Amino acid sequence: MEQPEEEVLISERVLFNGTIIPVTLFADGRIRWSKNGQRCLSMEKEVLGFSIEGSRIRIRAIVESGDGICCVGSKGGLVRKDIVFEPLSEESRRLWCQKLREYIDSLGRPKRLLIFVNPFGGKKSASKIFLDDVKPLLEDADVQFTVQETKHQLHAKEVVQTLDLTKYDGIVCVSGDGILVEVVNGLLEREDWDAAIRMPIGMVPAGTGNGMVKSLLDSVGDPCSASNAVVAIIRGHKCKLDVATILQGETRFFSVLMLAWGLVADIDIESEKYRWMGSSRLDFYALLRILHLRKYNGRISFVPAPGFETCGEASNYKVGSTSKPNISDSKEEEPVKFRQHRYQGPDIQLESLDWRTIDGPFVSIWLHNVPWGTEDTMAAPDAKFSDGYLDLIMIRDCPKLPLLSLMTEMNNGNHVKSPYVVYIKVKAFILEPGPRTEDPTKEGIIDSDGEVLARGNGTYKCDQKTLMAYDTLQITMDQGLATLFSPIK
Ligand SMILES: Nc1ncnc2c1ncn2[C@@H]1O[C@H](COP(=O)(O)OP(=O)(O)OP(=O)(O)O)[C@@H](O)[C@H]1O
Repeated sequence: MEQPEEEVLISERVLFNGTIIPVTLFADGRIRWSKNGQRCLSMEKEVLGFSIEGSRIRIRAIVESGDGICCVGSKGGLVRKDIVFEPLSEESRRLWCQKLREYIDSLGRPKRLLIFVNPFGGKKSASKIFLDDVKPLLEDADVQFTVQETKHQLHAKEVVQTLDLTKYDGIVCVSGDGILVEVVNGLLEREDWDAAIRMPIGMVPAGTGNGMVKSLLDSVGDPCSASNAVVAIIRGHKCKLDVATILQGETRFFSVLMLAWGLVADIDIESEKYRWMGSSRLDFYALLRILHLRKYNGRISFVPAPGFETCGEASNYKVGSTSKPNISDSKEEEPVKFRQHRYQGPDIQLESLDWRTIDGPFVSIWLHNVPWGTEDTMAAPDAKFSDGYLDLIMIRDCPKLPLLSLMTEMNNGNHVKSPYVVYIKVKAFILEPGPRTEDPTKEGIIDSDGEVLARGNGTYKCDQKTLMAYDTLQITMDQGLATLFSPIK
Protein backbone atom coordinates (compact mmCIF):
# COMPACT_ATOMS: atom_id res chain seq x y z
CA MET A 1 0.00 0.00 0.00
CA GLU A 2 1.24 3.49 -0.79
CA GLN A 3 2.35 5.45 2.28
CA PRO A 4 0.66 8.85 2.69
CA GLU A 5 3.17 11.59 2.02
CA GLU A 6 4.49 13.18 5.20
CA GLU A 7 4.10 16.93 5.34
CA VAL A 8 7.45 18.62 5.82
CA LEU A 9 7.80 21.98 7.60
CA ILE A 10 11.49 22.32 6.95
CA SER A 11 14.13 19.93 5.64
CA GLU A 12 17.73 21.09 5.20
CA ARG A 13 21.21 19.69 5.12
CA VAL A 14 23.08 20.82 8.23
CA LEU A 15 26.43 20.27 9.92
CA PHE A 16 25.94 17.67 12.65
CA ASN A 17 28.96 16.42 14.64
CA GLY A 18 31.28 17.31 11.78
CA THR A 19 29.21 15.63 9.05
CA ILE A 20 26.68 17.15 6.69
CA ILE A 21 23.35 15.33 7.02
CA PRO A 22 19.69 16.12 6.30
CA VAL A 23 17.48 17.16 9.24
CA THR A 24 13.72 17.38 8.80
CA LEU A 25 10.90 18.82 10.90
CA PHE A 26 7.58 17.22 9.94
CA ALA A 27 4.15 18.76 10.43
CA ASP A 28 3.34 16.01 12.97
CA GLY A 29 6.19 17.31 15.17
CA ARG A 30 8.90 14.76 14.49
CA ILE A 31 12.43 15.98 13.99
CA ARG A 32 14.30 13.32 12.01
CA TRP A 33 17.95 13.05 11.14
CA SER A 34 20.23 10.33 9.86
CA LYS A 35 23.46 9.62 11.63
CA ASN A 36 24.35 5.93 11.83
CA GLY A 37 20.70 5.04 11.33
CA GLN A 38 17.46 7.00 11.55
CA ARG A 39 16.95 9.03 14.69
CA CYS A 40 14.00 11.16 15.66
CA LEU A 41 12.65 13.32 18.45
CA SER A 42 9.07 14.23 19.13
CA MET A 43 8.57 17.98 19.53
CA GLU A 44 5.40 17.40 21.48
CA LYS A 45 6.65 14.71 23.80
CA GLU A 46 10.41 15.17 24.10
CA VAL A 47 11.50 18.65 23.08
CA LEU A 48 11.57 21.15 25.91
CA GLY A 49 12.97 24.13 24.03
CA PHE A 50 15.82 25.36 21.86
CA SER A 51 18.45 28.06 21.84
CA ILE A 52 20.83 29.68 19.38
CA GLU A 53 24.51 29.34 20.20
CA GLY A 54 26.47 31.40 17.70
CA SER A 55 25.87 29.75 14.33
CA ARG A 56 24.46 26.55 15.93
CA ILE A 57 21.03 25.54 17.18
CA ARG A 58 20.69 23.50 20.38
CA ILE A 59 17.46 21.52 20.78
CA ARG A 60 16.92 20.66 24.42
CA ALA A 61 15.03 17.43 24.97
CA ILE A 62 14.17 14.90 27.63
CA VAL A 63 13.92 11.24 26.69
CA GLU A 64 13.29 7.95 28.39
CA SER A 65 16.55 6.43 29.65
CA GLY A 66 18.20 3.46 28.02
CA ASP A 67 16.57 4.24 24.74
CA GLY A 68 18.86 6.61 22.98
CA ILE A 69 16.86 9.15 21.05
CA CYS A 70 13.78 7.77 19.44
CA CYS A 71 10.08 8.43 19.37
CA VAL A 72 8.83 5.37 21.18
CA GLY A 73 10.38 3.63 24.12
CA SER A 74 9.89 1.68 27.30
CA LYS A 75 8.81 3.55 30.42
CA GLY A 76 11.86 4.38 32.43
CA GLY A 77 13.55 7.31 34.06
CA LEU A 78 13.92 10.49 32.08
CA VAL A 79 17.28 11.82 30.93
CA ARG A 80 18.20 15.15 29.37
CA LYS A 81 19.51 14.94 25.85
CA ASP A 82 20.43 17.77 23.48
CA ILE A 83 20.97 17.75 19.77
CA VAL A 84 23.15 20.48 18.34
CA PHE A 85 23.45 21.23 14.63
CA GLU A 86 24.69 24.04 12.44
CA PRO A 87 22.56 25.23 9.52
CA LEU A 88 24.71 25.97 6.49
CA SER A 89 23.51 29.55 6.02
CA GLU A 90 22.17 32.38 8.09
CA GLU A 91 18.88 32.21 6.17
CA SER A 92 18.59 28.49 6.97
CA ARG A 93 19.25 29.16 10.69
CA ARG A 94 16.61 31.89 10.74
CA LEU A 95 14.10 29.57 9.08
CA TRP A 96 14.85 26.72 11.51
CA CYS A 97 14.35 29.04 14.49
CA GLN A 98 11.10 30.32 13.05
CA LYS A 99 9.70 26.83 12.39
CA LEU A 100 10.78 25.49 15.80
CA ARG A 101 9.29 28.52 17.59
CA GLU A 102 6.02 28.29 15.64
CA TYR A 103 5.72 24.60 16.43
CA ILE A 104 6.36 25.02 20.16
CA ASP A 105 3.98 27.99 20.33
CA SER A 106 1.26 25.92 18.65
CA LEU A 107 1.40 23.38 21.50
CA GLY A 108 -0.34 25.71 23.99
CA ARG A 109 2.27 25.14 26.68
CA PRO A 110 2.31 27.32 29.83
CA LYS A 111 4.75 30.21 29.64
CA ARG A 112 4.38 31.76 33.12
CA LEU A 113 3.91 29.74 36.30
CA LEU A 114 3.45 30.54 39.96
CA ILE A 115 5.21 27.86 41.98
CA PHE A 116 4.46 27.08 45.61
CA VAL A 117 7.25 25.27 47.43
CA ASN A 118 6.38 23.90 50.88
CA PRO A 119 9.75 23.49 52.62
CA PHE A 120 8.05 21.62 55.46
CA GLY A 121 6.10 19.06 53.44
CA GLY A 122 7.01 15.36 53.60
CA LYS A 123 10.72 14.76 54.22
CA LYS A 124 11.32 18.53 54.04
CA SER A 125 12.94 18.09 50.65
CA ALA A 126 10.71 20.34 48.50
CA SER A 127 13.32 23.12 48.23
CA LYS A 128 15.94 20.63 47.04
CA ILE A 129 13.48 19.02 44.61
CA PHE A 130 12.70 22.46 43.24
CA LEU A 131 16.38 23.33 42.71
CA ASP A 132 17.46 19.91 41.39
CA ASP A 133 14.49 18.81 39.30
CA VAL A 134 12.00 21.59 38.69
CA LYS A 135 14.06 24.71 38.00
CA PRO A 136 16.49 23.23 35.41
CA LEU A 137 13.67 21.72 33.35
CA LEU A 138 11.60 24.91 33.41
CA GLU A 139 14.67 26.88 32.30
CA ASP A 140 15.28 24.42 29.47
CA ALA A 141 11.68 24.93 28.39
CA ASP A 142 11.92 28.75 28.62
CA VAL A 143 9.11 28.86 31.16
CA GLN A 144 9.10 31.98 33.35
CA PHE A 145 8.27 31.33 36.96
CA THR A 146 7.72 33.05 40.28
CA VAL A 147 8.52 31.01 43.38
CA GLN A 148 6.54 31.40 46.58
CA GLU A 149 7.75 29.44 49.59
CA THR A 150 4.87 28.72 51.92
CA LYS A 151 5.60 30.29 55.30
CA HIS A 152 2.75 28.87 57.33
CA GLN A 153 -0.41 26.79 57.13
CA LEU A 154 -3.00 28.25 54.72
CA HIS A 155 -0.39 30.60 53.22
CA ALA A 156 -0.91 29.15 49.72
CA LYS A 157 -4.68 29.63 50.10
CA GLU A 158 -4.23 33.27 51.14
CA VAL A 159 -1.90 34.01 48.21
CA VAL A 160 -4.29 32.42 45.71
CA GLN A 161 -7.28 34.36 47.04
CA THR A 162 -5.79 37.72 46.08
CA LEU A 163 -3.52 36.67 43.21
CA ASP A 164 -3.62 38.51 39.86
CA LEU A 165 -4.42 35.42 37.81
CA THR A 166 -3.86 37.20 34.50
CA LYS A 167 -0.12 37.03 35.24
CA TYR A 168 0.03 33.22 35.13
CA ASP A 169 -0.82 30.27 32.89
CA GLY A 170 -0.76 27.85 35.80
CA ILE A 171 -0.08 27.27 39.49
CA VAL A 172 2.36 24.53 40.48
CA CYS A 173 2.64 22.94 43.93
CA VAL A 174 6.00 21.41 44.84
CA SER A 175 4.52 19.80 47.92
CA GLY A 176 2.18 17.11 49.11
CA ASP A 177 -1.56 17.14 48.52
CA GLY A 178 -2.15 19.67 51.31
CA ILE A 179 -1.05 22.67 49.23
CA LEU A 180 -3.15 21.51 46.26
CA VAL A 181 -6.22 21.47 48.50
CA GLU A 182 -5.38 24.97 49.77
CA VAL A 183 -5.04 26.24 46.19
CA VAL A 184 -8.40 24.75 45.13
CA ASN A 185 -10.12 26.17 48.23
CA GLY A 186 -8.45 29.57 47.67
CA LEU A 187 -9.59 29.73 44.03
CA LEU A 188 -13.17 28.79 44.96
CA GLU A 189 -13.34 31.43 47.69
CA ARG A 190 -12.62 34.23 45.23
CA GLU A 191 -15.45 36.39 43.93
CA ASP A 192 -14.37 35.45 40.40
CA TRP A 193 -14.25 31.75 41.35
CA ASP A 194 -15.94 30.71 38.12
CA ALA A 195 -13.02 31.93 36.01
CA ALA A 196 -10.38 31.37 38.69
CA ILE A 197 -11.03 27.63 39.10
CA ARG A 198 -10.14 27.14 35.42
CA MET A 199 -6.52 28.01 36.24
CA PRO A 200 -4.53 24.80 35.56
CA ILE A 201 -2.82 23.38 38.64
CA GLY A 202 0.31 21.24 38.45
CA MET A 203 1.68 18.90 41.09
CA VAL A 204 5.29 17.89 41.77
CA PRO A 205 5.62 15.20 44.46
CA ALA A 206 7.34 16.59 47.59
CA GLY A 207 5.06 15.60 50.46
CA THR A 208 4.07 12.56 52.47
CA GLY A 209 0.83 12.03 50.64
CA ASN A 210 1.30 12.59 46.91
CA GLY A 211 -1.95 10.87 45.95
CA MET A 212 -2.99 13.29 43.21
CA VAL A 213 0.27 13.32 41.28
CA LYS A 214 0.64 9.55 41.74
CA SER A 215 -2.87 9.12 40.27
CA LEU A 216 -2.00 11.37 37.32
CA LEU A 217 1.35 9.78 36.47
CA ASP A 218 0.22 6.22 37.13
CA SER A 219 -2.68 6.68 34.70
CA VAL A 220 -0.13 6.68 31.86
CA GLY A 221 2.24 4.18 33.49
CA ASP A 222 4.83 6.82 34.44
CA PRO A 223 6.74 6.60 37.72
CA CYS A 224 5.79 9.15 40.37
CA SER A 225 8.97 11.19 40.06
CA ALA A 226 9.54 14.92 40.15
CA SER A 227 10.97 14.98 36.62
CA ASN A 228 8.01 13.09 35.12
CA ALA A 229 5.68 15.48 36.93
CA VAL A 230 7.50 18.61 35.70
CA VAL A 231 7.62 17.34 32.12
CA ALA A 232 3.85 16.78 32.22
CA ILE A 233 3.41 20.40 33.34
CA ILE A 234 5.74 21.73 30.63
CA ARG A 235 3.90 19.77 27.93
CA GLY A 236 0.79 21.60 29.08
CA HIS A 237 -1.91 18.97 28.59
CA LYS A 238 -4.82 19.38 30.94
CA CYS A 239 -7.52 17.26 32.46
CA LYS A 240 -10.63 18.13 34.41
CA LEU A 241 -11.01 17.21 38.04
CA ASP A 242 -14.21 16.71 40.05
CA VAL A 243 -14.51 18.83 43.17
CA ALA A 244 -16.57 17.71 46.17
CA THR A 245 -18.28 20.33 48.32
CA ILE A 246 -18.50 19.22 51.93
CA LEU A 247 -21.18 21.23 53.66
CA GLN A 248 -22.21 21.53 57.28
CA GLY A 249 -24.46 24.44 58.11
CA GLU A 250 -22.79 27.45 56.53
CA THR A 251 -19.34 25.86 56.58
CA ARG A 252 -17.88 24.53 53.36
CA PHE A 253 -14.72 22.65 52.51
CA PHE A 254 -13.79 21.79 48.96
CA SER A 255 -12.19 18.38 48.60
CA VAL A 256 -10.40 16.86 45.63
CA LEU A 257 -9.05 13.65 47.13
CA MET A 258 -10.95 11.83 49.83
CA LEU A 259 -13.05 11.77 52.97
CA ALA A 260 -12.63 9.14 55.66
CA TRP A 261 -14.53 8.22 58.81
CA GLY A 262 -13.89 5.20 61.01
CA LEU A 263 -10.92 2.86 60.60
CA VAL A 264 -9.05 4.74 57.84
CA ALA A 265 -9.47 8.16 59.49
CA ASP A 266 -8.43 6.75 62.87
CA ILE A 267 -5.28 5.21 61.38
CA ASP A 268 -4.39 8.37 59.40
CA ILE A 269 -4.87 10.80 62.25
CA GLU A 270 -4.23 8.90 65.48
CA SER A 271 -1.03 7.31 64.14
CA GLU A 272 0.50 10.80 64.45
CA LYS A 273 1.15 9.75 68.07
CA TYR A 274 3.77 7.39 66.66
CA ARG A 275 5.41 9.85 64.23
CA TRP A 276 8.82 8.97 65.75
CA MET A 277 8.48 5.54 64.10
CA GLY A 278 8.72 7.07 60.62
CA SER A 279 6.69 5.58 57.79
CA SER A 280 6.07 2.29 59.64
CA ARG A 281 3.79 4.15 62.06
CA LEU A 282 0.84 3.62 59.70
CA ASP A 283 1.33 -0.17 59.49
CA PHE A 284 1.92 -0.42 63.22
CA TYR A 285 -1.14 1.62 64.11
CA ALA A 286 -3.32 -0.17 61.52
CA LEU A 287 -2.44 -3.47 63.21
CA LEU A 288 -3.25 -2.03 66.61
CA ARG A 289 -6.62 -0.67 65.40
CA ILE A 290 -7.56 -4.01 63.80
CA LEU A 291 -6.70 -5.93 66.96
CA HIS A 292 -8.84 -3.49 68.98
CA LEU A 293 -11.41 -2.96 66.27
CA ARG A 294 -13.90 -0.12 66.71
CA LYS A 295 -17.31 0.11 65.14
CA TYR A 296 -19.27 3.31 64.81
CA ASN A 297 -23.01 3.84 64.92
CA GLY A 298 -24.38 6.18 62.34
CA ARG A 299 -26.06 6.34 58.97
CA ILE A 300 -25.04 7.07 55.43
CA SER A 301 -27.31 8.23 52.62
CA PHE A 302 -26.22 8.53 49.03
CA VAL A 303 -27.28 8.98 45.43
CA PRO A 304 -25.81 5.99 43.61
CA ALA A 305 -24.33 6.15 40.12
CA PRO A 306 -26.13 4.14 37.43
CA GLY A 307 -25.50 0.44 38.04
CA PHE A 308 -25.34 0.74 41.82
CA GLU A 309 -29.03 1.54 42.51
CA THR A 310 -29.71 -1.63 44.48
CA CYS A 311 -27.28 -0.82 47.28
CA GLY A 312 -28.99 0.21 50.54
CA GLU A 313 -32.64 1.02 51.18
CA ALA A 314 -34.65 3.60 49.25
CA SER A 315 -35.03 6.85 51.20
CA ASN A 316 -35.76 10.54 50.79
CA TYR A 317 -33.33 13.42 50.94
CA LYS A 318 -33.38 14.97 54.40
CA VAL A 319 -31.53 18.21 55.03
CA GLY A 320 -31.21 17.10 58.66
CA SER A 321 -28.67 18.89 60.77
CA THR A 322 -26.50 19.94 57.83
CA SER A 323 -28.22 23.30 58.29
CA LYS A 324 -27.40 23.37 61.99
CA PRO A 325 -24.97 26.18 62.79
CA ASN A 326 -21.49 24.92 63.49
CA ILE A 327 -20.04 25.76 66.89
CA SER A 328 -16.47 26.21 65.76
CA ASP A 329 -17.50 28.23 62.71
CA SER A 330 -20.03 30.57 64.28
CA LYS A 331 -17.35 32.43 66.22
CA GLU A 332 -15.81 33.69 63.02
CA GLU A 333 -18.78 34.95 61.05
CA GLU A 334 -17.80 36.27 57.65
CA PRO A 335 -19.54 39.26 56.08
CA VAL A 336 -22.69 37.95 54.38
CA LYS A 337 -21.76 39.79 51.18
CA PHE A 338 -18.49 37.90 50.75
CA ARG A 339 -20.09 34.57 51.51
CA GLN A 340 -22.67 35.04 48.79
CA HIS A 341 -20.08 35.75 46.14
CA ARG A 342 -17.85 32.75 46.54
CA TYR A 343 -18.59 29.30 45.17
CA GLN A 344 -21.51 27.71 47.00
CA GLY A 345 -21.28 24.15 45.68
CA PRO A 346 -22.93 22.52 42.67
CA ASP A 347 -26.37 23.60 41.64
CA ILE A 348 -28.21 20.31 42.15
CA GLN A 349 -31.80 19.70 43.26
CA LEU A 350 -30.93 17.12 45.91
CA GLU A 351 -34.61 16.45 46.78
CA SER A 352 -35.32 15.24 43.26
CA LEU A 353 -32.62 12.55 43.30
CA ASP A 354 -33.05 8.89 44.24
CA TRP A 355 -31.47 8.51 47.64
CA ARG A 356 -30.50 5.25 49.34
CA THR A 357 -29.64 4.75 53.01
CA ILE A 358 -27.55 2.29 55.01
CA ASP A 359 -27.61 2.19 58.79
CA GLY A 360 -24.54 1.36 60.86
CA PRO A 361 -22.64 0.15 62.66
CA PHE A 362 -19.69 0.73 60.33
CA VAL A 363 -16.04 -0.19 60.55
CA SER A 364 -14.97 2.23 57.84
CA ILE A 365 -16.43 4.74 55.40
CA TRP A 366 -14.06 6.04 52.77
CA LEU A 367 -14.86 8.23 49.78
CA HIS A 368 -12.28 8.70 47.05
CA ASN A 369 -12.12 11.00 44.05
CA VAL A 370 -8.92 9.65 42.43
CA PRO A 371 -7.37 6.15 42.52
CA TRP A 372 -4.34 6.73 44.74
CA GLY A 373 -4.53 8.08 48.31
CA THR A 374 -0.77 8.07 48.78
CA GLU A 375 2.05 6.81 46.57
CA ASP A 376 1.45 3.28 47.85
CA THR A 377 -2.26 3.21 48.63
CA MET A 378 -4.49 2.48 45.67
CA ALA A 379 -7.66 3.24 47.55
CA ALA A 380 -10.16 3.30 44.68
CA PRO A 381 -8.94 1.48 41.57
CA ASP A 382 -11.98 2.51 39.48
CA ALA A 383 -11.96 6.19 40.43
CA LYS A 384 -11.83 8.65 37.53
CA PHE A 385 -10.71 12.29 37.63
CA SER A 386 -13.87 13.72 36.14
CA ASP A 387 -16.66 11.14 36.08
CA GLY A 388 -18.71 13.27 38.48
CA TYR A 389 -18.73 10.53 41.13
CA LEU A 390 -16.94 9.66 44.34
CA ASP A 391 -15.98 6.04 44.90
CA LEU A 392 -17.37 4.77 48.19
CA ILE A 393 -15.36 2.04 49.91
CA MET A 394 -17.42 0.80 52.85
CA ILE A 395 -16.76 -1.88 55.47
CA ARG A 396 -19.64 -2.59 57.83
CA ASP A 397 -18.31 -5.64 59.54
CA CYS A 398 -15.32 -7.84 58.96
CA PRO A 399 -13.50 -10.52 60.99
CA LYS A 400 -10.01 -9.47 62.02
CA LEU A 401 -7.98 -11.82 59.81
CA PRO A 402 -9.74 -10.96 56.53
CA LEU A 403 -9.56 -7.30 57.57
CA LEU A 404 -5.83 -7.55 58.08
CA SER A 405 -5.41 -9.24 54.74
CA LEU A 406 -7.57 -6.71 52.88
CA MET A 407 -5.64 -3.83 54.44
CA THR A 408 -2.42 -5.30 53.04
CA GLU A 409 -4.04 -5.38 49.58
CA MET A 410 -4.51 -1.62 49.56
CA ASN A 411 -1.22 -1.14 47.76
CA ASN A 412 -2.66 -2.81 44.66
CA GLY A 413 -6.36 -1.97 44.97
CA ASN A 414 -7.45 -5.59 45.50
CA HIS A 415 -9.08 -4.77 48.84
CA VAL A 416 -12.20 -3.64 46.97
CA LYS A 417 -12.70 -7.25 45.77
CA SER A 418 -13.11 -8.51 49.34
CA PRO A 419 -16.63 -9.81 50.12
CA TYR A 420 -16.53 -7.58 53.21
CA VAL A 421 -16.10 -4.42 51.16
CA VAL A 422 -18.89 -2.57 49.38
CA TYR A 423 -17.41 -0.61 46.49
CA ILE A 424 -19.78 1.70 44.61
CA LYS A 425 -19.90 5.13 42.97
CA VAL A 426 -22.02 7.96 44.38
CA LYS A 427 -23.05 11.40 43.16
CA ALA A 428 -24.02 12.87 46.53
CA PHE A 429 -23.55 11.64 50.08
CA ILE A 430 -24.74 12.39 53.58
CA LEU A 431 -22.79 11.21 56.59
CA GLU A 432 -24.48 11.07 59.98
CA PRO A 433 -21.62 10.01 62.24
CA GLY A 434 -22.41 8.44 65.59
CA PRO A 435 -20.47 7.19 68.62
CA ARG A 436 -18.53 3.97 68.98
CA THR A 437 -20.72 0.94 69.58
CA GLU A 438 -18.64 -0.34 72.48
CA ASP A 439 -18.38 3.04 74.25
CA PRO A 440 -21.10 5.60 73.39
CA THR A 441 -19.18 8.35 75.23
CA LYS A 442 -16.52 8.18 72.55
CA GLU A 443 -16.97 9.42 68.98
CA GLY A 444 -14.79 9.39 65.87
CA ILE A 445 -12.70 11.52 63.53
CA ILE A 446 -13.67 12.79 60.07
CA ASP A 447 -10.75 13.50 57.82
CA SER A 448 -10.73 14.99 54.33
CA ASP A 449 -7.68 15.52 52.12
CA GLY A 450 -5.35 15.39 55.13
CA GLU A 451 -7.40 17.98 57.04
CA VAL A 452 -9.20 16.85 60.20
CA LEU A 453 -12.71 18.17 59.55
CA ALA A 454 -14.15 17.02 62.88
CA ARG A 455 -12.95 15.38 66.09
CA GLY A 456 -15.74 13.85 68.16
CA ASN A 457 -15.81 13.52 71.93
CA GLY A 458 -13.02 11.48 73.46
CA THR A 459 -10.91 11.37 70.30
CA TYR A 460 -7.19 12.07 69.90
CA LYS A 461 -6.57 15.84 70.34
CA CYS A 462 -10.34 16.42 70.60
CA ASP A 463 -9.76 19.77 72.30
CA GLN A 464 -8.26 21.15 69.07
CA LYS A 465 -10.47 23.44 67.00
CA THR A 466 -11.73 21.92 63.76
CA LEU A 467 -13.55 23.35 60.77
CA MET A 468 -16.71 21.31 61.37
CA ALA A 469 -18.53 19.62 64.23
CA TYR A 470 -18.79 15.82 64.58
CA ASP A 471 -22.24 15.92 63.09
CA THR A 472 -24.13 15.42 59.84
CA LEU A 473 -22.37 16.61 56.74
CA GLN A 474 -23.34 16.57 53.10
CA ILE A 475 -21.13 16.01 50.09
CA THR A 476 -22.01 16.93 46.52
CA MET A 477 -19.91 16.54 43.42
CA ASP A 478 -19.25 19.14 40.76
CA GLN A 479 -18.07 17.30 37.68
CA GLY A 480 -14.77 18.51 36.23
CA LEU A 481 -14.83 21.84 38.08
CA ALA A 482 -11.05 22.17 38.50
CA THR A 483 -8.27 21.77 35.92
CA LEU A 484 -4.97 19.94 36.36
CA PHE A 485 -1.87 19.74 34.22
CA SER A 486 -1.90 16.12 33.20
CA PRO A 487 0.34 13.60 31.43
CA ILE A 488 -2.79 12.29 29.70
CA LYS A 489 -3.02 13.75 26.21
N1 LIG B 1 6.13 26.94 56.30
C1 LIG B 1 5.22 26.09 56.76
N2 LIG B 1 5.24 25.68 58.05
C2 LIG B 1 4.34 24.81 58.52
N3 LIG B 1 3.35 24.26 57.79
C3 LIG B 1 3.28 24.62 56.51
C4 LIG B 1 4.21 25.53 55.92
N4 LIG B 1 3.90 25.68 54.63
C5 LIG B 1 2.81 24.91 54.41
N5 LIG B 1 2.45 24.27 55.53
C6 LIG B 1 1.35 23.30 55.71
O1 LIG B 1 1.85 21.99 55.53
C7 LIG B 1 0.75 21.14 55.23
C8 LIG B 1 1.18 19.91 54.47
O2 LIG B 1 1.75 20.29 53.29
P1 LIG B 1 2.05 19.39 52.02
O3 LIG B 1 0.90 19.35 51.16
O4 LIG B 1 3.28 19.92 51.37
O5 LIG B 1 2.45 17.98 52.57
P2 LIG B 1 1.53 16.73 52.90
O6 LIG B 1 2.09 15.57 52.20
O7 LIG B 1 0.11 17.04 52.67
O8 LIG B 1 1.74 16.61 54.40
P3 LIG B 1 3.00 16.30 55.26
O9 LIG B 1 3.25 17.54 56.05
O10 LIG B 1 2.56 15.14 56.11
O11 LIG B 1 4.09 15.97 54.33
C9 LIG B 1 -0.25 22.01 54.51
O12 LIG B 1 -1.50 21.86 55.11
C10 LIG B 1 0.29 23.42 54.68
O13 LIG B 1 -0.71 24.30 55.12
